[in-house]
Amino acid sequence: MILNGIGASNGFAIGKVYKYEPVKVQVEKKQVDNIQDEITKLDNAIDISIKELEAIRIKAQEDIDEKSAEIFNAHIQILNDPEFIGNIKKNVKSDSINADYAIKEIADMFINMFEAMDNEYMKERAADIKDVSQRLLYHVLGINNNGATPIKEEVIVIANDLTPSDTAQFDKRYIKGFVTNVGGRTSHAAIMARTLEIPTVVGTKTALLDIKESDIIMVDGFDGKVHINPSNEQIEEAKAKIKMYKKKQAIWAQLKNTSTVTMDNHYVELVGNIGSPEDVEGVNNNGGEGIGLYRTEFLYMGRKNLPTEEEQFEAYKVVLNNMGDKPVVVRTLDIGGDKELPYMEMDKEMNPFLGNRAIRLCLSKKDIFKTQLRALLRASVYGNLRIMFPMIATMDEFHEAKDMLMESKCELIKEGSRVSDHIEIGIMIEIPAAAILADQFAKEVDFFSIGTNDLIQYTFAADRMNEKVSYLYQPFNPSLLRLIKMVINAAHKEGKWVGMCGEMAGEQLAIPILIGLGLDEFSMSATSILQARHIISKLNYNDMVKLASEVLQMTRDKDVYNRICGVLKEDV
Ligand SMILES: C=C(OP(=O)(O)O)C(=O)O
Ligand SMILES: [Mg+2]
Repeated sequence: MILNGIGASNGFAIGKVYKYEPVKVQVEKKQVDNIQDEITKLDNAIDISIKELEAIRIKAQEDIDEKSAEIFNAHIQILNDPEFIGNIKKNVKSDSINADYAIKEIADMFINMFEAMDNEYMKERAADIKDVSQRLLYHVLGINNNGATPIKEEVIVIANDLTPSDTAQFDKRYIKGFVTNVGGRTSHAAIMARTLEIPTVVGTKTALLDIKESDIIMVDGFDGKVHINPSNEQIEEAKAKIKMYKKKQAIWAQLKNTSTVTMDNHYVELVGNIGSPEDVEGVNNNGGEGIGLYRTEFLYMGRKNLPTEEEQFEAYKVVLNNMGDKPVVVRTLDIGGDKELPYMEMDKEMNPFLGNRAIRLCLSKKDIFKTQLRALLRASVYGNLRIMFPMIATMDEFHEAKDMLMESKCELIKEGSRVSDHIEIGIMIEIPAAAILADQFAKEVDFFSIGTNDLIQYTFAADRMNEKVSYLYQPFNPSLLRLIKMVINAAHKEGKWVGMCGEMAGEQLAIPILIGLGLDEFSMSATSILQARHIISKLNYNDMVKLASEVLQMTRDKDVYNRICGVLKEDV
């Protein structure tokens, strides 16, 4: 059986299935009449959990190694620990409260205590208690959940959806592929999968239903297909495709240290998108000429509290240092939409992508924004920093953000800190209002970077996370191309440069049009850079200018798409 979805990260993976189906548990404090009932529930849950852990331990010993099996022994020990369990029981009895609340109370106390210790071993113990208490909670509440089982062997993860925090929490050593029911190519989990080079298919609609735990599956991240129990023939076909892809990669690799020019010497800048300082290596290894988008929000995820100014300063400094004098566009915090922070109170919104997101949230939580701006300014002396504000819709928002930046700069200088005088300040163009007013914005900013993931969702009013409307993700639609053209013309008129950091910039078929429209900078996943450079090296700029003006007059995305297919030669 073959499931069709959207190829979100290139590559093939064959392997066992891990169904990730976390159940969100809400624990509330309740007064109970029958304390003994709660104690019995707790004792039963401990018994079941220990039995489960024994089984996992034996499996880990057989399938993986002794060291992995040890982890589950540690978990069993926690469930036998008189201090841990004794305290839970004590709270149930003394406060006449429900067992689930007491578990959470005591687990949180131990977790916080261990996490605060400056000792890796103790921090791991906090993670163990988190896992065990989650397992215990599920059993006390009678919830059947396997999302709590940590992954300890190589698997392909199947999920309904993956949030960026889900994706971040997996141990990458064991993840061979991702398959989801929902989501599109531009969901943040898909973007993270590309950065991690993990083959991924999203939007299959029925993967969780159709794939069984006992199946072996093959993920084709190129064509967006998932083969359930593939035949030998299908596996051979995949191997041939991988071989072909590797050959192409070897050709592209020859361009690693060259600049990005068309056949007739039109130069553009090819840079990478990153989500963390660790991703810089990938950009450098793939011949990136800089960073065109550092999504700083990932610095705020996978933790319990906001990163301090010092922590942020260190992260930005590492990125700038490792890029030498190459430009680094750091985007200020873009939280909201599909990116939540568990520790930050955010109101439930009907339309989170249209809600309090990115610059809107930063301007409403000024202390958080200020901390980031100060950290960025302090780091600016370590490299070639460009600061970019996301989701700008109005000139007032830009002014307010820039004023705060300038105010922070003055403060820092007064405090005796050094700040670079050569920081370019730009905005993302991802809201149609800003694209339409680009001529005015161009007078005030140093650069634009077009965020097509959002610009497309807002132009077509189509949620980028919803596969039912994914047909409206139309980067080739002349309406979008005209918007892009408007932005580029407006910027060039004021002598400013325009980049693109949405996924469209790295799509092979979009590149010829974008060259023809006059885009100056292309920012993409590190793994797409060399292929893009190869494509550009085969194009003639003047021909692309003609091609772009031709497609701007077309009516449908399909017409443009078909026209472009004829332009790209087989060898790219
Ligand atoms: C690059 C973009 O920002 P993000 O994907 O992080 O929303 C975009 O919207 O195109
Ligand atoms: Mg965006």
